Amino acid sequence: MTKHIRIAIAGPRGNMGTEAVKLTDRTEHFELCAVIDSKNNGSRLKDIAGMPAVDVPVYTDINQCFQENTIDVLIDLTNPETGRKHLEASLAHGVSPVVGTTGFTEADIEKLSREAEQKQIGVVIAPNFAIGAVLMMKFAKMAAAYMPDVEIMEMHHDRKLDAPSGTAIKTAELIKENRASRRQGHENETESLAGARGADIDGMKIHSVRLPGLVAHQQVMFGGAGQTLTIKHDSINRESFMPGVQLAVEHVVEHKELVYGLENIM
Ligand SMILES: NC(=O)C1=CN([C@@H]2O[C@H](COP(=O)(O)OP(=O)(O)OC[C@H]3O[C@@H](n4cnc5c(N)ncnc54)[C@H](O)[C@@H]3O)[C@@H](O)[C@H]2O)C=CC1
Ligand SMILES: O=C(O)C1=N[C@H](C(=O)O)C[C@H](O)C1
Repeated sequence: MTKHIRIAIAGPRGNMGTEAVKLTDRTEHFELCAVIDSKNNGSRLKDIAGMPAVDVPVYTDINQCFQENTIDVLIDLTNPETGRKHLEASLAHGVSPVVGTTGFTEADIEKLSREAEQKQIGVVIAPNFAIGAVLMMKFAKMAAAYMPDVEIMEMHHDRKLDAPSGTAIKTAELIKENRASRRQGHENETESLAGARGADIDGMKIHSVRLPGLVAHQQVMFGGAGQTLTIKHDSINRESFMPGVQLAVEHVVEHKELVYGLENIM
């Protein structure tokens, strides 16, 4: 029998949060019990303009939400500052977090991993829930063993707060596991305009584009003598992320450690 999972969503009015509310509404074994918003404390979600007709309480204080409701999983889709507070509250209340929020540091993830292990609570942090994006990262990791010169171009909507994207950072981390550290480009190259060559992770350059009209896109471009290889993924809407969110929620209630990256549970 499929396990019934009681869920709270933080950031329900956001691009991703709204899709996550719809996911919980249409998934039989998911029950949305409450949402955590930056405002609207004490209202019902269905009474907020533009929200699906789902009748659950709205809290601005996550601790109060956890005290007044029995929650198995928190889905956090906010920003790193809020996400850090929500993770802390979740672990304190024995609630398993599924975190799509990007912008956490390596140090944040290491600290959370230790806490999850100590408390024996499942946590999933996934910089990208789109299955195609995870495949792009996996293929890029494979290619790096044969074509180690690589640059990453990530392109997003202009309301995105963090740069580079969580996906670009995770891609670089995976590539790093599969190639020797190297400095790319000309050994004497200079920038006459700061930032012209992009950000740098282990010699890999990352370029961030922000434009209205875009959703979430990334190209990983490899170069070798006389050839290039480009691996590209496009999310054309936020529904693309929901099968991954569902997978993470179903995984997190069955495990007792932190997983960073959907590729580890697919
Ligand atoms: N892992 C993945 O596959 C994906 C991750 N993201 C990440 O998810 C996060 C959210 O993205 P979007 O939905 O596009 O952003 P958004 O700006 O549309 O939504 C963020 C929501 O968080 C809410 N919020 C802010 N402070 C809050 C607080 N203290 N308590 C409760 N809610 C609060 C805001 O009111 C807003 O509704 C970002 O970090 C983004 O990078 C976005 C898309 C896919
Ligand atoms: O903010 C977004 O939109 C996205 N954020 C994630 C990231 O930073 O990688 C995932 C996806 O790219 C969409």
